[in-house]
Amino acid sequence: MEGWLKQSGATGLDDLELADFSDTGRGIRTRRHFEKGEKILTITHDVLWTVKHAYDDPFLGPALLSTQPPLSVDDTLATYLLFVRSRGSGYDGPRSHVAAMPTNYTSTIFFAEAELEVCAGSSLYTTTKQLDQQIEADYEELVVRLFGRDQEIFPRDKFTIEDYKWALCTVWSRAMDFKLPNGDSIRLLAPFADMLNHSSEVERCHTYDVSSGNLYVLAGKGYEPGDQVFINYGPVPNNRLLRLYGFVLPGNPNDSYDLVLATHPLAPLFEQKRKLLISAGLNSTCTVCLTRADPLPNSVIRYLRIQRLDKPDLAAMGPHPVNAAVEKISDENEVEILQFLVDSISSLLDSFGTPMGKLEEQLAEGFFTPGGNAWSAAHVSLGEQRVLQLAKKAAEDLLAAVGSGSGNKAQCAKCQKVPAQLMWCGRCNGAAYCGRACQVAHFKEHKAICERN
Ligand SMILES: C[S@@+](CC[C@H](N)C(=O)[O-])C[C@H]1O[C@@H](n2cnc3c(N)ncnc32)[C@H](O)[C@@H]1O
Repeated sequence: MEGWLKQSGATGLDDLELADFSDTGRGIRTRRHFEKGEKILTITHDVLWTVKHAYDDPFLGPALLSTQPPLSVDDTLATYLLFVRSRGSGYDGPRSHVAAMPTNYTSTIFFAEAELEVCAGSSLYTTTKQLDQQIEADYEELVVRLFGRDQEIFPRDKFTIEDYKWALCTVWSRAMDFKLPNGDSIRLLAPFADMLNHSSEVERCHTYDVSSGNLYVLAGKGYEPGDQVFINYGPVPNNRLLRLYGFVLPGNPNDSYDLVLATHPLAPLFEQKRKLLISAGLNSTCTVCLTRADPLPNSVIRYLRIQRLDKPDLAAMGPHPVNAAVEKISDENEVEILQFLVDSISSLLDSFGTPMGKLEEQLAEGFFTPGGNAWSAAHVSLGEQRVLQLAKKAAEDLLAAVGSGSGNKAQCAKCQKVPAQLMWCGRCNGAAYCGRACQVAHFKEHKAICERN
């Protein structure tokens, strides 16, 4: 693979080598000193795996082009990988890259039932079960739309569902994403650069240069000969790390819980509430990410305020309500939704197969083999339960504030504190803040609603 890359104009390979590390597995080691910020590696445009490269292939491209609507980015890249892997001749360079990729993965879609059960109750557990079904359905569809059409290009025995799952996991765990100046994004696989492991101790140091189409890796910190070189995959929580990359970081500060909020279409006043939810930047079914930094985002409260509206509340709002549920509707509504929230989070916590305390004990006692699937699942469950505990505490505090009367006053839309004086959004007058810092921090969330009002 290195010979092919050098021929294509890659630079930096002579100062780097593949090596096995006890904590991260295979990765890249430096052979010399690097200053932070120094360019370590260039992988040229020609050898990258992108959707465009797949479409430009003289055999695969026409088959992809005739498939309408086009495949998703991940399916295109997965198909491209399987196509190259299946070729008996030609494609020597890309095939040497595929040959260097792992043959199996530890994403949760490959977990045995007993391993997945360790995180029963977590959002990862649910997502994995849904994903299993989704992958099967997607594969069936791909067979009808593409794989089943041309045995020359898609030999059946090289495009099985197991092959498809391998290719998807390859894309999930090795692809890099970049935002382009025009607002589009690009997802690509870069040979050799995809051997770099993740560390949150380095800043993001891999870039895609739009003018050359090349991928660059800079030193995210100073390195001495023999050090492992890292890149940063981003602030990814353990549930996502395990699902996509097959590993976890114990005590991950980015841990989160994906809370699904849904209203049944047959629920009373559904249509009116759906419109209000949309005007508040939400949807009748939406997933809100609860994090350690923000365990109870405003969107959850706003959703529940709307969900709990009754006929008189809706009538009082008039025909064109603006700023739906930015503020509490009434004390009764607020107490109801907060109590409902506390109860719901408690039941979510009760539904975990193994409670937090027990998991902490098991992990401390070495009950799970460190690094194994069950151990990783235990860390995900622990991380999600910790976030839910924080969310429950935040809901209880808000409930207590409403009960004590301080909840009667308008709250800061970001931190939910009730300061002596609030400053209102000058544009829509629909959100109030305790200060400039909260207003700036809330801007991304507020922007969509502000522009609509
Ligand atoms: C982009 S690849 C990196 C190269 C990979 N180790 C290999 O041998 O091909 C991403 C995969 O590396 C592993 N990995 C990356 N960073 C890791 C870390 N900090 N701890 C454990 N495994 C890691 C995971 O298996 C992940 O799916």
